[in-house]
Amino acid sequence: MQEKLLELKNLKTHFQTERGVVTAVNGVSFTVHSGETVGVVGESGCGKSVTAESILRLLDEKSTRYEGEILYKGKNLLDFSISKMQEIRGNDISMIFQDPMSSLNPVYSVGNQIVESILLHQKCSKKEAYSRAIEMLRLTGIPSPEKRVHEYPHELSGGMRQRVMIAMALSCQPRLLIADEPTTALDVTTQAQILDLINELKLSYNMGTVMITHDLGVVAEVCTRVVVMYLGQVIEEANVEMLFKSPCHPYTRGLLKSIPKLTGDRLEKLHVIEGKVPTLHQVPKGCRFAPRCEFASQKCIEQMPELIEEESGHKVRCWHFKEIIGTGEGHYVNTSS
Ligand SMILES: Nc1ncnc2c1ncn2[C@@H]1O[C@H](COP(=O)(O)OP(=O)(O)OP(=O)(O)O)[C@@H](O)[C@H]1O
Repeated sequence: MQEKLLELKNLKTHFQTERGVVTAVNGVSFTVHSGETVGVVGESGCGKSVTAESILRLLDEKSTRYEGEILYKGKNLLDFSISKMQEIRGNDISMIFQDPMSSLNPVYSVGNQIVESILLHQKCSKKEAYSRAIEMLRLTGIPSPEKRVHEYPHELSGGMRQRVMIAMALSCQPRLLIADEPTTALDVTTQAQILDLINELKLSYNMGTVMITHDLGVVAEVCTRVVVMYLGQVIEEANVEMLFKSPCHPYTRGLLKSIPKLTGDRLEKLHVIEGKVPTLHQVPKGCRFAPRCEFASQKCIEQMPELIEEESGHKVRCWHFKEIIGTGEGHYVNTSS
């Protein structure tokens, strides 16, 4: 049985803004075990990054208020002091971001930055940290790491920089990795290599991973479970096979239909979910997706549906999902091939 590493329980993240308080994450719950990759998906503005940043409490403490629980190995991170949180970051839980340039310091060599991160979290000599930095660069597939360790971020390609970020994030062997769109800025070949790398490292360290992405291709590639978010809420959660084969929520079905599909030698016209995610100042009263949903009824407009467990491990937040599944459009992508 794999260890339960992270458990979000009814997490809410509120921001104080000039126009009042907004709630970017609204009652999110999910669990990550060791050795598991949980994908968090949704369009831009659904609250994926705020969820990720809330886990590590990276948001400005003055204008942010959290509710609920963020349990890491059973302890609520929201009760931790700032210095205790600093110990957790990088040591137990690491994060990688979409743009490595924003996290790497341009004036230090990549080796120096990895060494600093190791020395910050582990008791070892500078020499040992340096050897470990080279070993991590080698592990992440950087050729001639003994030479590259002296280079500066601008001397490396985008893919190499992302590998350096991963090397840095994993240098202290965290139990949990949070990856926020780690491959979005990369070309498809490099993207595939980085995803393979994250998969391999997850297996060798038995690490739990939260993969934030808007790309369902990435989900199919690396995730075991998927949490679909819409306007700050979880609207569906399932294991990856279930989600791709029998999506229940109209939003998830829309996202899956918008994956390009090749039928014979013809590329099918892409499905588009009409409208866009509203701002946090215009949250609908009932189901948040209702204004964009082709199946919405008066009940959807007036009452918010709860997230219910439709079958073991498959949760959905929709008043009409049973009728919608009954339309026979259940099977989207064959994940078994
Ligand atoms: N500091 C903040 N103050 C107020 N609102 C914020 C703040 N940070 C994020 N938001 C709002 O929270 C909502 C969720 O943002 P978030 O960045 O989590 O979305 P996302 O799903 O990760 O999208 P993307 O893929 O574009 O990053 C958005 O409406 C955003 O404008």
